[in-house]
Amino acid sequence: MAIYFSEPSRTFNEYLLIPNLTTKSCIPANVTLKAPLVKFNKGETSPLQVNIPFASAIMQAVSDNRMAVAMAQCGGISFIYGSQSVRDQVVMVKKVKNYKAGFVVSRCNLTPNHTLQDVLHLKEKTGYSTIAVTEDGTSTGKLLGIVTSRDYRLSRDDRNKPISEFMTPFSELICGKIGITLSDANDLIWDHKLNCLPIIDDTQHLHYLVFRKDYDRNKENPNELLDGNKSYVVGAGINTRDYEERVPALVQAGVDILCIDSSDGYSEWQQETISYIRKTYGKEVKVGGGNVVDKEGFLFLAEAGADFIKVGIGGGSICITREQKGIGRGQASALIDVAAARNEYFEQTGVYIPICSDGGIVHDYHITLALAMGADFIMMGRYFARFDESPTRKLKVGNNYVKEYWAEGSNRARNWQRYDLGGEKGLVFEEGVDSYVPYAGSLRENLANTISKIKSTMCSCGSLSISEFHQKARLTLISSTSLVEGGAHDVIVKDNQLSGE
Ligand SMILES: NC(=O)C1=CN([C@@H]2O[C@H](COP(=O)(O)OP(=O)(O)OC[C@H]3O[C@@H](n4cnc5c(N)ncnc54)[C@H](O)[C@@H]3O)[C@@H](O)[C@H]2O)C=CC1
Ligand SMILES: O=c1[nH]c(=O)c2[nH+]cn([C@@H]3O[C@H](COP(=O)(O)O)[C@@H](O)[C@H]3O)c2[nH]1
Ligand SMILES: [K+]
Repeated sequence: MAIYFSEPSRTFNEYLLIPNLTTKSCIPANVTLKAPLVKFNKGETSPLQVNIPFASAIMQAVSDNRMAVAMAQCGGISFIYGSQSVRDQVVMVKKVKNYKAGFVVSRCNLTPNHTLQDVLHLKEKTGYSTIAVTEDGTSTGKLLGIVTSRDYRLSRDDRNKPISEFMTPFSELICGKIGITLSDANDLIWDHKLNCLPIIDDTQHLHYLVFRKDYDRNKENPNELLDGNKSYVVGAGINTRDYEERVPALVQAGVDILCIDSSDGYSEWQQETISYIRKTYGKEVKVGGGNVVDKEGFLFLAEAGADFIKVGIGGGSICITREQKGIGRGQASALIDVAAARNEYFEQTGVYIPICSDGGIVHDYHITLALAMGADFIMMGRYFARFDESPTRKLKVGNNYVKEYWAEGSNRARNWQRYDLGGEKGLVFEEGVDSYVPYAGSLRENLANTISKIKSTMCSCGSLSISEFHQKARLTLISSTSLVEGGAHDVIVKDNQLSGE
């Protein structure tokens, strides 16, 4: 006979936190949101951690290299979508790993034989006014000089004048040597009142330019998530089919962590995928599995060797899996169950496996609830899709700006296979929708707002860290009538300021 769960499937909306004692030292400035990404032994710390417990979803409409850089700058992590060819995904991972905060590869380059006219053309085309003059006109050629707007006078100078006659020649340039730290580069910039510092090697070849303004931006990212080489940390989604090809290519590109991307992680496909990674790379390559929604699924992936386990089936904003396939579980119930299994597993084995709550976050406080319920970090799609940094188009619909957001199980996302892998012609059925989300501005500003709410609630609950919050949080189920009490009620609200996030 079928087995019935005694409890109904519950969602975040059905829970609230009960405050604990807030001591005087329990202030938002003292709260840390650092969280483990991969498993670790009792008494040790996780070898890979995030500074804020946020991951952007493994989706075409959310996580490309641009989002990944922005996320790492804020202290979180992106998993670059796997629903693209191995080659394209590798290019994205490399772009993140090669992104040197503050060090930029010169975008405008000419040779000394080009003319003032060429300078003006390039400036017009790119919008940049600093031009590197190299022997071969490439961004890595031998550096012979620099041209900026201060080097010519349009009212007087002949447009056919060669650059060699008006550039600041190499002999008069202040340069940094490759390997210099950003802060030393900045000292040179200040000491010599420069706007731009070229970074060269022993053979005078150009590697980077450091601009005064970029250094300031770098200082704005105190939380940024860097690896041992000071490159941004980045993850990537993989699947249970082409892993023998995809995983080595991603590892070669320098990816920091992988995640098997599937609606259903309780499968021999995932076991085989993880086992391939362990056989090939031992513990060195980190891989998460999922998604699961109960203890059995968790234990299966824990035994298979997953470094973290992702929780959630059908709760995403664009998901129609529950309607299409009839599988899934309320996200809160799934998380509570898996967190209990994780804790039990930790007690029995001394191995702590982080869990990630994936999908279904509607309000900022849902993130806080997910953390309270035992999640180590939170994966979101809709939340991030709304920002400037997401890869999709921004459009005006009626009077509002929106951004496109489509599900990975939609025809739109799955189409890539038709062209790149020669896969099946079409989908039997779709498991997600193509949609718009309201445009919300920049990632940085929105995250700051969300984080301040989370920290404030954690203080109300007497917790200075996520692990303390896991121990101390007290939650209550709410009735449908108290749900009404929770919003503005029995008043006429003047505008809609109270109804949004
Ligand atoms: N979190 C969620 O609730 C959901 C997420 N999604 C997203 O949609 C995308 C597609 O998800 P899925 O359809 O679950 O993809 P999937 O590739 O994991 O599974 C699709 C089907 O292929 C089978 N399969 C997997 N590996 C195989 C192999 N090596 N050989 C033969 N058959 C194999 C699976 O059993 C399943 O029937 C993912 O990005 C996923 O995250 C889709 C639905 C729900
Ligand atoms: O049922 C589904 N059909 C789909 O086609 C689909 N695509 C993505 N996802 C999952 O949704 C998560 C993002 O959810 P949110 O937008 O709510 O943050 C993601 O992180 C995924 O887990 C899907 N679920
Ligand atoms: K299954």
